[in-house]
Formats: sequence, structure tokens, C-alpha cells
Amino acid sequence: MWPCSCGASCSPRGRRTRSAATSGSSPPTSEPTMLLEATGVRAGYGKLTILQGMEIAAEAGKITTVLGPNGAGKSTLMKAVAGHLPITGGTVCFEGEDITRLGALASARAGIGYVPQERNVFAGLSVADNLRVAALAYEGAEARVAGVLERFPILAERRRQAASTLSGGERQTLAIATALVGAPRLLLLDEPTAGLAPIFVQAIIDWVRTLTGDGMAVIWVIEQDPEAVLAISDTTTVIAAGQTRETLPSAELLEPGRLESIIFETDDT
Ligand SMILES: Nc1ncnc2c1ncn2[C@@H]1O[C@H](COP(=O)(O)OP(=O)(O)OP(=O)(O)O)[C@@H](O)[C@H]1O
Repeated sequence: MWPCSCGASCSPRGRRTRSAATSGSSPPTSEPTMLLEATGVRAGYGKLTILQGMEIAAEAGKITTVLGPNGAGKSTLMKAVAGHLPITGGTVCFEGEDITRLGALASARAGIGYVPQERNVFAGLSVADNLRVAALAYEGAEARVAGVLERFPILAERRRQAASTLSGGERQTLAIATALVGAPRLLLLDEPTAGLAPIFVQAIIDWVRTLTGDGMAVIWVIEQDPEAVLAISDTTTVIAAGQTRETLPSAELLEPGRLESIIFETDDT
């Protein structure tokens, strides 16, 4: 990693960001600890540039939600921040270090956990082996697996079961547990509750609140029915057409009509 060009504290600079100090999952703090600050990020697939100068930040102990229409670039942004896509412009600063060109493995080892929207477990492997594969990137793999199984009894009960035989909610639990094996300080969740039964939606919300209570920063890409997640979120970044439109306190989106107007404003179809 290299010293970050955006400053050792990764403090926000000159963008439409307003503090959510009085809302969301955590009490207000006078000195926000900005774990991640991505500015001017450009990335895409081959010659196709999807992210056209994206900005997002994440603060320790806080939940940042990402909202935008289908195809806006939400998943692409998560992949870029996690090092799964090359970044062709801009800077990603994590804990005061420039991680823009670190790549996926080094980003994970640096403390960024990532739960992709799709193909986030090895279907043919058992629950325990999925966790072991994730733990291979770190020291003390077996202890890490044991720790995660202790945290998720639902997975411990199914440790020998193939991931392909899990329910949707159990499989998503495994995907999240896999990301937690590395004890990340920032967790990226790409639509983790999409299509899940309400009991699993609530379980994931509860886990995330516990994680942020312990100081983890979470960036959560939200899906069509976002009110429950917005209610526990601190800040929301609204994106459309590969650009950050606005970052605002999530509580504002729960005001009558506000969410609908944002969705209408960003829908290009
Ligand atoms: N592997 C890929 N190769 C080429 N283009 C891609 C690839 N993955 C995504 N795209 C394109 O990038 C754009 C942004 O996709 P992305 O999945 O990031 O959007 P999104 O906001 O997450 O959408 P959704 O809400 O539907 O998940 C889309 O136009 C999509 O077709």
C-alpha cells in the first residue's frame, strides 16, 4: 500500500455529503473516523467504462447504503472497491492508505470483506470447506473457521452439508460468514437480502447492527424494498448512470415521498 493522496485521515473533500450524526445505527461522534474514501473512481469491463468518477465513503461503526436504479453501477462500484475490477481513474483510500491498485486478495488482507450479489459460495463444497477456502488467505485458518461457526450456529449445524443444498437464506448467511473469516474492518454487502424470507432479512439486519456496534464500517447496496435497511443506516449514497448523484442522511429518505422522488429522479428509463 502507498500513502493516500487524499490525506492520512481520508477526510471528505468538497462533495455533496451531509453528516448523519443524529440518525442511524450509532450515536453521534465529534470526530468521524472515515475508514474508506473513494473519489473520482472510474472502472468498467474491458473498454466499457461504467463508473464515471464515483465517490463513496464509509465510516467506522456506521452503515452506508447505496441506492440507485438497475444498471446504475452499484455492483460495479462494490467490485472496484473490493479490488475485483481494475480502477482506471480516481483514488480509493482505506485507513489512510492508497489501495486503488491493490487487487482482490491484498484488499481482503488489508481488511475489506466483500459479499458479491451472485456466485458468492462454492456450491459443491461443504459449509465448513467454503469457510476453510476463505480462511486460507489468512494466518490461523482453522481458528478463524471455528470462530465464525461459533458466531453462526445455523452454519455450525450444517457444517458438513454442501452449500448447494442450503436454503437461500442459509446460503447468504454462509456468504456473509465467508467474508467475516478475514475479520474485516469494512464489509461490502451487495444486495444481501434480495429474495430472502423476512426471517433472514431480519437476521442479516441484526448481524450487521452487531458488527457496526463493534466498530465495523458497512457499505450495503440496497434492493427494491429498502425501508428496513434505511432505518438502520446512517448515510445513503445515491448513484445513477455510473455517477454519484448525492450523499445524504438516510433518515431523510424515510420522510414521506422522499424515496419515491429520488427513485423517479434517477430512473432514466
Ligand atoms: N461483466 C460485465 N461485462 C460487461 N458489462 C457489464 C458486466 N457486468 C455489468 N455490466 C454492465 O455494467 C452496468 C452496471 O451494472 P451493475 O451490475 O454494476 O449495475 P447495478 O446498479 O448493480 O444493477 P442491478 O441493480 O440490476 O444489480 C450495466 O450496464 C451492466 O450491463
